[in-house]
Amino acid sequence: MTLETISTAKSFEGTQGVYRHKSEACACDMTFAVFLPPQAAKGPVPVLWYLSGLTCTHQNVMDKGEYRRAAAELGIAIVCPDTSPRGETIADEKDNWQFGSGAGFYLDATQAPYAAHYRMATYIAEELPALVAQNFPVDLTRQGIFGHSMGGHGAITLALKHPGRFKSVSAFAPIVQPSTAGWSQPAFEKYLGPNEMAWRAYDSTLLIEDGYRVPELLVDQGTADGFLDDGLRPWLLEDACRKAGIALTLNMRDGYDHSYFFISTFMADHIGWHAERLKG
Ligand SMILES: N[C@@H](CCC(=O)N[C@@H](CS)C(=O)NCC(=O)O)C(=O)O
Repeated sequence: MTLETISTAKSFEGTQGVYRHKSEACACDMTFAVFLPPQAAKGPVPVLWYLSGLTCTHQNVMDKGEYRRAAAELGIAIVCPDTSPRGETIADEKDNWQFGSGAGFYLDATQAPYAAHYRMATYIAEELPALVAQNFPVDLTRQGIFGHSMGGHGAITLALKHPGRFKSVSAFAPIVQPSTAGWSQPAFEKYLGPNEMAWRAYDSTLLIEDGYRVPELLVDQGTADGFLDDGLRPWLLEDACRKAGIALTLNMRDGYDHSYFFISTFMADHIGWHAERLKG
């Protein structure tokens, strides 16, 4: 698996890089960002995966997430993947920001024509970790995962489905029940087909209902988030976690919206929370 370096820049004594590779899972070129803290010069460091939301590439959080100071201080690598396969020949709905390009929903599509490329679950869980481990000084026995909105959904579902892999999981404004939310249910139907049983495998609250567990979960959610009531609905996660005995810390942040102004405000809190759980 060869990796092409698109850019590197020194930042907070570490290195912010952007890389491209040919993905087998998604059958196209994929781009991702890696921040290596200064501690990586001395040996493998823990790694935190950040999954972005709808319409994003690897770049939104890299430009606006403000994660580097905390990651450098705490000695954690941050990997920021793209949110979908991309390319002129890849099935897409160009005018629909909730489906196709930028909206891979961290699942493996089963329906034609999407199944050929939209395989973000395998990409994030299998292919990218192997590639990152091969090319960067990271310690895969110390992994955490977090994300925003669609990426919060991705982080929580991946942590639930890979017990033991991630020592910590958190989210900013996650889509907690994508199989019923207006902005994700149509995508689930197109990617996974009309049988709603197949959707459960990619729905945090339903996975918890089906017995999947993480020991604990940190969620931050802005009260002025325009997507709160019909898209995000953290109370559904609260209910599922209470019934399952999962220790959920849900911080409702007064007046914050859905944007990177919100995410960047609480980014260092989340990285610190992960760092506590990723200690050697
Ligand atoms: N494009 C949508 C908004 C989509 C949106 O808010 N996306 C979030 C993730 S769900 C995001 O991070 N956008 C990119 C950014 O803010 O840089 C709209 O116009 O309403």
